[in-house]
Amino acid sequence: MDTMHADLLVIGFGKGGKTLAATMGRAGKRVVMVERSAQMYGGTCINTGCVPTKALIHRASERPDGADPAKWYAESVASTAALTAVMRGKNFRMLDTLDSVTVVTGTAAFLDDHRVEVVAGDDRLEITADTIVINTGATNVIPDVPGLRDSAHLVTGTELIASPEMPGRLTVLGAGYQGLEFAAMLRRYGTEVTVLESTARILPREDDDVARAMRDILQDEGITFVTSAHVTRVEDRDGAAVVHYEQDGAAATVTADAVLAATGRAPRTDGLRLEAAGVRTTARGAVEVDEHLRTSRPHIFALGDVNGGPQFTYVSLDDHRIAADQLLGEGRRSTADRVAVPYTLFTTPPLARVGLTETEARAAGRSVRVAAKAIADIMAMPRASIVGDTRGLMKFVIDAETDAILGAALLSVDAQELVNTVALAMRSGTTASTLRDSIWTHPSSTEAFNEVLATVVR
Ligand SMILES: Cc1cc2nc3c(=O)[nH]c(=O)nc-3n(C[C@H](O)[C@H](O)[C@H](O)COP(=O)(O)OP(=O)(O)OC[C@H]3O[C@@H](n4cnc5c(N)ncnc54)[C@H](O)[C@@H]3O)c2cc1C
Ligand SMILES: NC(=O)c1ccc[n+]([C@@H]2O[C@H](COP(=O)([O-])OP(=O)(O)OC[C@H]3O[C@@H](n4cnc5c(N)ncnc54)[C@H](O)[C@@H]3O)[C@@H](O)[C@H]2O)c1
Repeated sequence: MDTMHADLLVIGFGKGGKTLAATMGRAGKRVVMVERSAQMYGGTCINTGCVPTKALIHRASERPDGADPAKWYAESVASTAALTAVMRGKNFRMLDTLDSVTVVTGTAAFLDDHRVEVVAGDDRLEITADTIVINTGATNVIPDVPGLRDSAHLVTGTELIASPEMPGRLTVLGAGYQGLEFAAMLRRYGTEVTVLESTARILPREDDDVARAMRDILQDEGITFVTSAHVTRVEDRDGAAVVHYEQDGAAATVTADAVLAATGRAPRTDGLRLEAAGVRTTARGAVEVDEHLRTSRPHIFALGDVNGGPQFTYVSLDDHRIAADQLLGEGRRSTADRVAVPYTLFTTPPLARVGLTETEARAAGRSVRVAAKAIADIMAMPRASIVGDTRGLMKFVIDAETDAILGAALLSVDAQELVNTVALAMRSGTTASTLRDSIWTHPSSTEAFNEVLATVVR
């Protein structure tokens, strides 16, 4: 077996790991990056996650008049694959062009707490390292429904976006991030979409009025929602999947060409042999880390989805800042520093959120004022009419005593950009009144803040 030594060994080409590898490589450290697949250089986000899904969502609304939906879908899948190939190449070169960094393609597993074995076909390589970073991401959970795993029609998002064939009928299990984004996107291409959600309503963590506004928009686009759905079994029949479910005790079925499992993503630790390194996992299967992202073996870090934190690319990126500060800096940065981390669900229009919901703020005993307005009623936001989408609402949750912004839900065109301004305001202690009375460009979406924040509705 060949052997190598590194100052830093990174397992998994994810956002946090690759950024840390580049930072450490530029600082002159000997770095080895191990990635199991050449198709995954750059990780989930650019290859199978954020980038391809958002590219497909964007193109769904761009279909030229009269174009055949299935043909447009196949073209969109092909152009998205071309885009991810370019990004994959750039990601590979970002590391490969650094003299002190080596990219190894193969699957890594621990031999002990300083030694890792990498297997690629018949080839085996042993790497010893002073510091090791686990950045192996997460995998889609397939719910334990009889017949589902054996169905020829079961797909994950990764498989769905790789196939040029647009499903005529799609059943989505789960109305979370993946479920709603894929449902909204495929409906726009022309697919008949049914979403089965096990809880009582979609977006169970959001306020009722926000979840209802989202459901109304997606239902108007033609998506069927079944909430409180208990999926009991799946059977393949006549070239399709028949999904059996119960709602309020009544049995029903929906027939689909594809059944998408969008019921969560679990940290990927299988095959890593963490026990050989003495690295502990949590009850939920994540690699256990402290606030500096060190595992139970302090020279081994875990970054990104695998450590059980919020599953977003920018959180993995921030994980890299914490690890870099431990390895090269003053060691002060920690996960406790994170305030007002925003997130966006990329439906059309998108729903962006930051901070507390109204329900959470009231449950926490805060004295709350709410400012909210439907986009169609906001006079000071002509941008929505200019781009032709006046659906949705903006809602701010404000501390009645201090005027601090506690949270916001922005279901609106440009929400994925707007939310970053609100998050910055929250982090810097900028009050709701300051945001209300600020000068914003025109015609923009941000100027809606002038009007929405002037309206304390209850
Ligand atoms: C469909 C979809 C859409 C998403 N959209 C968004 C979005 O819009 N915005 C957002 O912020 N987040 C989004 N996410 C979440 C985001 O993609 C993840 O949070 C992020 O990519 C996690 O990055 P990571 O650093 O944890 O590792 P990953 O990017 O997941 O990388 C892990 C890498 O490790 C490799 N690996 C695994 N095991 C081994 C091993 N034993 N040996 C060697 N290599 C191994 C894998 O092949 C993979 O390349 C989306 C996710 C999905 C699935
Ligand atoms: N735009 C983004 O930032 C983006 C996009 C996609 C994914 N992601 C990340 O990936 C993570 C995983 O996404 P996800 O949508 O798979 O998970 P999720 O946790 O967001 O949603 C899963 C949904 O499935 C439901 N569910 C669970 N079991 C079910 C069953 N048997 N039948 C029906 N419904 C069931 C849950 O109640 C929940 O509503 C997200 O939490 C997010 O962090 C982010």
